[in-house]
Amino acid sequence: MLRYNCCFSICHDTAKQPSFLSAQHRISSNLSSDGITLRGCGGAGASVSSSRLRDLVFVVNPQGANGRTAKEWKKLLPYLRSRLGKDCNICESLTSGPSHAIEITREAIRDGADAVIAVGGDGTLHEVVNGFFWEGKRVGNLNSDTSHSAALGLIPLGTGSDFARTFGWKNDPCEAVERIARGIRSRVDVGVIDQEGRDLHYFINVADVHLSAKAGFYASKYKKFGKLCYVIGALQAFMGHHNRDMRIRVNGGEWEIYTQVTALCVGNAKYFGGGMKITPNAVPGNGNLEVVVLQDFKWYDFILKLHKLYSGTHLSVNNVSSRSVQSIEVEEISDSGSIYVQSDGEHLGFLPRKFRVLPGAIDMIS
Ligand SMILES: Nc1ncnc2c1ncn2[C@@H]1O[C@H](COP(=O)(O)OP(=O)(O)OP(=O)(O)O)[C@@H](O)[C@H]1O
Repeated sequence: MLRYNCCFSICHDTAKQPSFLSAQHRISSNLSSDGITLRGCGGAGASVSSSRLRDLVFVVNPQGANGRTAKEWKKLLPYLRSRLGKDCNICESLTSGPSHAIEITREAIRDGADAVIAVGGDGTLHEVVNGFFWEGKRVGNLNSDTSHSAALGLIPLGTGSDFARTFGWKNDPCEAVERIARGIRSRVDVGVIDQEGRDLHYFINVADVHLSAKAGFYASKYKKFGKLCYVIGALQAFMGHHNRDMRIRVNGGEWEIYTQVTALCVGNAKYFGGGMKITPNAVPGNGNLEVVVLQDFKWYDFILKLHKLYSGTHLSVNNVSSRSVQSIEVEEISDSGSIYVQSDGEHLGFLPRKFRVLPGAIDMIS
């Protein structure tokens, strides 16, 4: 039973009719000719061989950016319809609350969507990415062979929209529609969080441990203040903060002690916290994660070095180290139980044992 409202144009291929054709209303009414054509959406030079219109599912978080996402989406729809409707079936699905985007995405991929496009911020993107997986495996199209794989897309309309910054994408929805129209796919890596006894958890941007994660946790409570939420979150996080001794193990090697860790950040992409270039060497498609560890930072260090964190030049600062890894295991030595952890801004509530990379796990419309 689908738990989302989907607006979808009629699919030409009745044998593969997606179940979200039980749509309540429709954005695009274009019908496929069933002819073989070479096109990306919009026909702008993509080399996709297809006998049908592409099925695009837009997963929209109406509460993103304190409600701005819903307003921007409403304004964008006529343009989106005119730009993409000729070549694509367009399905709109609004999320009803946290984690709903995961379910929508899984359902859409199983039903044969060619692309699932997150419309909102990094939290929405994070949920859509998690929807690409189920029980440790990529979700597949139930009606098709394994060669058909859904792509991930993004219309960045969040408060921070940090993932988009790595690609130089702005919070400009029209620019994003053009990207989708071009339909060019590139493989991106995905980070995996492994914890015994729990489901695998995926991240596409940055996962981080301790002070930065605590700041992110508090920032999420002040999104109504826009980007100022990160400043408020950071100030609140400093209260009662203590650096902690940790043990880490990279790529299954020897355990190493890292004393007085302030924050440990595992980047698949470069930015978090509303534009802080925390893992400046991370490249989402290079098969590695960048781990940056800040040790023994005091509150005044952040004030003095903040500009370096934003510009990504902090790696030369004392007590900051960076390494490129395929996997990293982390343990707190004293086990204070007070460590915050977030994954693309989602608060995890436990310190996972292991972070690792899944190289080229998803095709991204870029
Ligand atoms: N209908 C909804 N009502 C309330 N919360 C929602 C709803 N749909 C999704 N969410 C939650 O809202 C969270 C934040 O959304 P999103 O990331 O899109 O916006 P943002 O926080 O403003 O942007 P950013 O993460 O880039 O700073 C998501 O993690 C998701 O769990």
